[in-house]
Amino acid sequence: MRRIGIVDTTFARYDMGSTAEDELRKMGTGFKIIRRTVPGVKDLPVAAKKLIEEEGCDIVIALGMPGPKPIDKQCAHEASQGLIMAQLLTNTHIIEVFVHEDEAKDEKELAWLADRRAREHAQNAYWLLFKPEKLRKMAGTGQRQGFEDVGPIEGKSGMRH
Ligand SMILES: Cc1nc2c(=O)[nH]c(=O)nc-2n(C[C@H](O)[C@H](O)[C@H](O)CO)c1C
Repeated sequence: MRRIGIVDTTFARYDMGSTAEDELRKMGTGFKIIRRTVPGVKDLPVAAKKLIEEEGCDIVIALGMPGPKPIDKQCAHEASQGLIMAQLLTNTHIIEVFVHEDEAKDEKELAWLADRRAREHAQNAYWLLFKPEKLRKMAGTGQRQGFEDVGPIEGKSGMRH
């Protein structure tokens, strides 16, 4: 049975891990979910790598909420680099789901955004693992996770493959 890892943080102000788990369970069956929680975003890379190498996860969803201060942004950037490194070291996708606290105008919108982004990236992870052709069909369509999709722009060729 395929295994999907979910790792989230206690720093986050919304339970994005449980949201991602709920969305995955709506998507289908035939996989096992393995959950871990770490203090903050910089702790996500090693937790994700351990989920892949020690728990046999085929894909991992890593969720975190960088705060609004410059030091938080720096931490988030460092965490991102760690997540990319962990992906390259393990040859396995780790879907980074970061919701920056200052992306939303108030707490209500932040909760809505965290929920939507966690769900839409859980769908991406499911499709990457089980239905890659679904993503292939969505190539170049301006998808966004959380806020509205921006849609495609017209090109010279008008080709769609
Ligand atoms: C400054 C800071 N900002 C954030 C943040 O915005 N979001 C977050 O999830 N974690 C933050 N942390 C904590 C670090 O990611 C990490 O948990 C600690 O440095 C312990 O390794 C720190 C230290």
